[in-house]
Amino acid sequence: MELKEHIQPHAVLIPVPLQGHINPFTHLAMKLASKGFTITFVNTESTHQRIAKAQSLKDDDNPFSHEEESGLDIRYARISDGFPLSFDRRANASQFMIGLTHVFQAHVDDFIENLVLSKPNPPVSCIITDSFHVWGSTIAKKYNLVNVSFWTEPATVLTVFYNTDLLKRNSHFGRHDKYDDTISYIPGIQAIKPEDLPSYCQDADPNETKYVFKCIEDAQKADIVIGNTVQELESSTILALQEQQPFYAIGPICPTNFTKKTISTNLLPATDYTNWLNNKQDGTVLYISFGSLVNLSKQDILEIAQGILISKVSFILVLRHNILVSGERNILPLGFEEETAGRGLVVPWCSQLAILSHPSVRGFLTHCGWNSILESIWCKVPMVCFPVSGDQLTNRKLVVDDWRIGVNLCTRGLIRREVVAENIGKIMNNSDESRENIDKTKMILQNALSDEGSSEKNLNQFIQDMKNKILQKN
Ligand SMILES: O=c1ccn([C@@H]2O[C@H](COP(=O)(O)OP(=O)(O)O[C@H]3O[C@H](CO)[C@@H](O)[C@H](O)[C@H]3O)[C@@H](O)[C@H]2O)c(=O)[nH]1
Repeated sequence: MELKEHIQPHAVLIPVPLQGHINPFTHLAMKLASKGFTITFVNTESTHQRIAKAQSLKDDDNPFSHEEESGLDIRYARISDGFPLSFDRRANASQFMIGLTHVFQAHVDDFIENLVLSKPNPPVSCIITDSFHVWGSTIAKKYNLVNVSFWTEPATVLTVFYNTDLLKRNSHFGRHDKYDDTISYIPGIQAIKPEDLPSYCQDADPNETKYVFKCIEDAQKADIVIGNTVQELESSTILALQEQQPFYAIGPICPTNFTKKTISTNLLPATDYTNWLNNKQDGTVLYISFGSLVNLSKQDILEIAQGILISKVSFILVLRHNILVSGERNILPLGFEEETAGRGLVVPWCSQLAILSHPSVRGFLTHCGWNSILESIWCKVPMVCFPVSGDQLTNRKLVVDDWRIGVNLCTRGLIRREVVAENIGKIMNNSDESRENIDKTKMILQNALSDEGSSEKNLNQFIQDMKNKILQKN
């Protein structure tokens, strides 16, 4: 009989092909490999081509080669997402989403079948899919694999999704006229306002909403869910989730040691701005970025830019070339770059962690993507919150109302330049409690990762649980 201790798990990891998902998946791969797992990491061919182009890799280079050399068993594979490489996935997002629902699964199925037939050593025992895929349970069942779902957002958001029936019963789902209510009936969530629910519970695009809830339905069938969060940050919510399904908080899953060279997962070329930052005084620079995905309106960008001008702060502003749906690039107020020359930089992409961890950076105006929030806490940089969609609305509540490590720019209304300047001032001039609180919150994250910390213990517990499940399947 095989003993649990002798099992060497081989997990296939498949992220959603978006920057905010590839990043935590990559670091999860390294975490698990350093615990003795064999990992097969699967990128779509299109993602691989973008990474290779952004980082001047050769087509057949393995982005994990440095990790492999240091003894981690991380194998790398590329599969088609079902669309030709020339297809513009971003401009045709709805079509792409339909493809991810119906066609991608066939490519994954084909890949796993061939992998299993090739009899790798050790044999594949588990699949860790992004909770934003719709097919994890089907594939796991077909190949008798342990089905692990990786949730890349806070536990609070998953809990809300798991309780949409309650929201519907109380007429708080979709468009309604009860925005003044406080919702206090979701298990594990003491109180949340309707406007702080993820946009998929409010007024998001119906096709996107349908996709998200199809994913959630599938995630509920997983043997185990692992979350990029920390027990102490969301303890009551996590306890409530654990009543429904094995859930392990193992975060933060992001680079935490900046002295060590780490794998780059950028899909866009990232210039290093350290020299520019070195010429700025400590604690004087505001970093502004809206992540890799959301679109903003031209009006919002103009008001934010005007707010920056009024505040007179030094800054790095990331404006992706596709930040507007129209793709228009000439979007800053006339004379903005001349007026801010020397004190400001506008860039299309950067290495965010290199900026956040620089001593000159004091504040982060963010769209509240979950990775950005964790990275900002890790670097002890308080936030000015400008959530746009999805989980970001709920993430803002956690940052501003619950943990008090940031201020609000606005809650999905029109933003005004004076309010932008005022809130930048609060964060940059230390005139609120967020600096003190973020030091404490960073400690929570750091402790969680220590040998006796909750995330380390949860990770070990997850591995034991998984090995038991592998044994049961053999
Ligand atoms: O110039 C930049 C801007 C961003 N980043 C990195 O890109 C990632 C962005 O992730 P995130 O902050 O989570 O934002 P999104 O790209 O918008 O992520 C999507 O995925 C997240 C995780 O599921 C969700 O929380 C978000 O709402 C969703 O939009 C982070 O690791 C950043 O460090 C860079 O390296 N350079």
